Amino acid sequence: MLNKSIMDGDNPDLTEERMKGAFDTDKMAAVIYGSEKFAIRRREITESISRIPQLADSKPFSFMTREEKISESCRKLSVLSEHWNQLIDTNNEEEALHLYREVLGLEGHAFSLHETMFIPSLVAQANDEQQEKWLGRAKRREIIGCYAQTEMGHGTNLRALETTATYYPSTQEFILHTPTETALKWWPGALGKSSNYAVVVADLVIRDTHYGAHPFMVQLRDEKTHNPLPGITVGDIGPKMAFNGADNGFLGFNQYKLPRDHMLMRHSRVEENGTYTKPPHAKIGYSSMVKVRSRMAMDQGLFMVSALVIAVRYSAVRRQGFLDDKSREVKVLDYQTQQHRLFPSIARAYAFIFCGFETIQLYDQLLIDVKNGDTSGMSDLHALTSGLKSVVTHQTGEGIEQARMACGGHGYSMASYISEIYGVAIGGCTYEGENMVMLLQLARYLVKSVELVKTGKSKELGPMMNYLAEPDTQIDLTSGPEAYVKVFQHAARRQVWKATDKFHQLMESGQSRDIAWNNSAVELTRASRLHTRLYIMETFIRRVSSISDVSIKKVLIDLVNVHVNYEVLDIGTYALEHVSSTQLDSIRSQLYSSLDTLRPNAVSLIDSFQISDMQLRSVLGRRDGHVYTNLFEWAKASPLNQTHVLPSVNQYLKPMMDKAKL
Ligand SMILES: CCCCC/C=C\C/C=C\C/C=C\C/C=C\C/C=C\CCCCC(=O)SCCNC(=O)CCNC(=O)[C@H](O)C(C)(C)COP(=O)(O)OP(=O)(O)OC[C@H]1O[C@@H](n2cnc3c(N)ncnc32)[C@H](O)[C@@H]1OP(=O)(O)O
Ligand SMILES: Cc1cc2nc3c(=O)[nH]c(=O)nc-3n(C[C@H](O)[C@H](O)[C@H](O)COP(=O)(O)OP(=O)(O)OC[C@H]3O[C@@H](n4cnc5c(N)ncnc54)[C@H](O)[C@@H]3O)c2cc1C
Repeated sequence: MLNKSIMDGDNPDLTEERMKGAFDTDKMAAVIYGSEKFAIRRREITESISRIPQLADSKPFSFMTREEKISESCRKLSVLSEHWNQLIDTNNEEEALHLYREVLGLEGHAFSLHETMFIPSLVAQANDEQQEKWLGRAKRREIIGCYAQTEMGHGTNLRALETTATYYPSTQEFILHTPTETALKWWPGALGKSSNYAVVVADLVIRDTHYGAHPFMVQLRDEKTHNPLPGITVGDIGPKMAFNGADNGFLGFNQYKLPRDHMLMRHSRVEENGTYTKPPHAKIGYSSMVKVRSRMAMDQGLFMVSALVIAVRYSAVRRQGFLDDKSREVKVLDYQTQQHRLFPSIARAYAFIFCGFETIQLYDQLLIDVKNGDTSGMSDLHALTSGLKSVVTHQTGEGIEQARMACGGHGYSMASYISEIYGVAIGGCTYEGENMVMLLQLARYLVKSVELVKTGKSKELGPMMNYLAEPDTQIDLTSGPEAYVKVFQHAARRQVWKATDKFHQLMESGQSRDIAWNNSAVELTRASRLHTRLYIMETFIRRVSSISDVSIKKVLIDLVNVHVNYEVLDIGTYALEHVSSTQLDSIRSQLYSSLDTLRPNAVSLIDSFQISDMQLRSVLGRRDGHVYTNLFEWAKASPLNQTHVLPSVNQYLKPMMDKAKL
């Protein structure tokens, strides 16, 4: 069986789609998840979870209040604590993330930041003695931690953080203090009610000198009572657009004393007498952010996939309207507009995940290099992940919203669950650096690269920047996907140079560097987007080229074709400077035929992600495809339907109507 999702009793329309698939979905899962071993482990973990009934949702998330969501996730975490070792290799981050996604979903929980930022901060920033003291406890989950950096008044501009950590050699202590309301830490996930420790980022002050943002390990709550310690004000910031299973919080310090060895001292140090040793790279303290950014292409790709699993399966069972055959309505997936809405996003999701694998590996390597004293790779990875997180989160948001609309009215219902996926995913445009700001970080690197070329130092260009020094050449669009890469290279190069020239000219005209930068900023962000999209396209093609299995490679080439045609058309205004409008018309025709070619494999391509019904939490997107029965059952379970007459009818509507009758 090529599509391993085929089951007796499933909706025949979905079974028909799965029969059409031309490749083995288990083999595709191995490509998606980086190895056959991990793809198998994912399935095993999912299977093991299903054998522990206490790990099942006690009711649909959509019917839970915020308090119920928080309580439910804590309940499951306590059940999980009995089963960690039996379910996963606890040293394997990907296995742990899969387990969290399955059991806890995407709406957040008490450990949301513990694994993703608290432990990574200790790993990257704590010295050996500090790791000895805290890392084991954190890994065993004896303590719960979060990452408290953003303040009410400042998230982006870390140099303006107001929370101070002032060192006093006389007592060998820091005093943490929140001098104003705007200095309150505001937003950190799992801070409000769950965490008893935090890595707090504060401005280090020694003898009136401000050394800027540094990380500190801070105990927030009593380990026995969980009450906030004296000098600490902590709480939940209230409901959000989504992610309401998490207690994003606020935190204030009132002259809170912290022993000297609680500053994380792997890279910078404060000696007993107050002597400060600066880190080997000024931004080394920002590593936890780079770690999360390096994960985001993968995580956002998976968010988009979840929405696409729902929309593609639904589109294969939803019948509406007619094409040739007037005796039976067609599956809406057969409409070209539906394919155009969904298939380019499938391609992007695959591309994002392949990019994610690369950046996760780059971060892991960087961590090793930095431990060995080599910080030379930091700027490259910072630039790459700044651009990537921005493009990927934005396009994921677009893709999920299109998936919702592709499900018509039912997409708008919480039964689809797409609105929650959207709400959580779209947060990525803001967290880990607001997208515009991060595009501008990449732009700094691009401008510097052009300056290297201009001054005859092209040999010093960083990885992936060589194309900036190359001349424009003729593009032969019949030569395959590489020709489309060339179009992107031309467009990105032109835009990067144009934005840099504008910036330089404004400075030459007398504007200060910062004002000239601001007046070039829109052009600079466009340059960053094009550069990043070029990287995504190149990575996608490179990864597909490396595949040896013929049937897998064939369908992925079909997907690459959808991608390259769609992407070039999507940057039409830039591409037009390098290809003619007649060539664009021919790309358009190729896009439509590539959608046709992909159509029979659409369901298998999204089934290959092997996202379980439990993880998907969508009534509309369930594997069995019995959409209408499932939808009706779900609606009947709504709390509003547990009684025929609501108290509010008796209290308000009925008296109102009765009065009107008099
Ligand atoms: C994503 C997590 C997924 C987890 C998955 C877990 C489970 C899966 C299950 C389900 C999923 C469920 C839910 C997921 C949903 C919710 C999310 C959960 C967690 C979210 C976590 C969010 C946490 C946060 O947001 S933490 C706070 C983040 N804050 C920021 O990012 C602040 C942004 N600001 C900055 O980074 C900096 O201020 C700055 C903009 C970079 C500027 O810094 P500054 O010091 O002012 O420097 P300047 O601009 O002057 O540049 C000088 C120089 O330095 C270079 N530089 C800057 N940064 C770096 C760096 N990091 N490395 C190297 N070099 C750097 C810069 O380029 C300049 O160089 P040059 O002078 O031009 O050469
Ligand atoms: C779901 C979620 C989870 C979060 N989790 C955490 C967490 O665990 N820990 C934590 O510490 N923080 C967390 N945050 C906070 C988050 O990191 C910040 O909100 C984020 O970095 C953006 O900063 P800001 O809110 O200050 O935005 P602002 O910087 O105020 O952005 C407002 C606008 O100003 C623009 N802008 C700002 N500066 C510039 C500039 N220099 N150039 C051009 N435009 C600019 C932005 O582009 C944006 O349009 C979380 C946020 C969210 C939404």
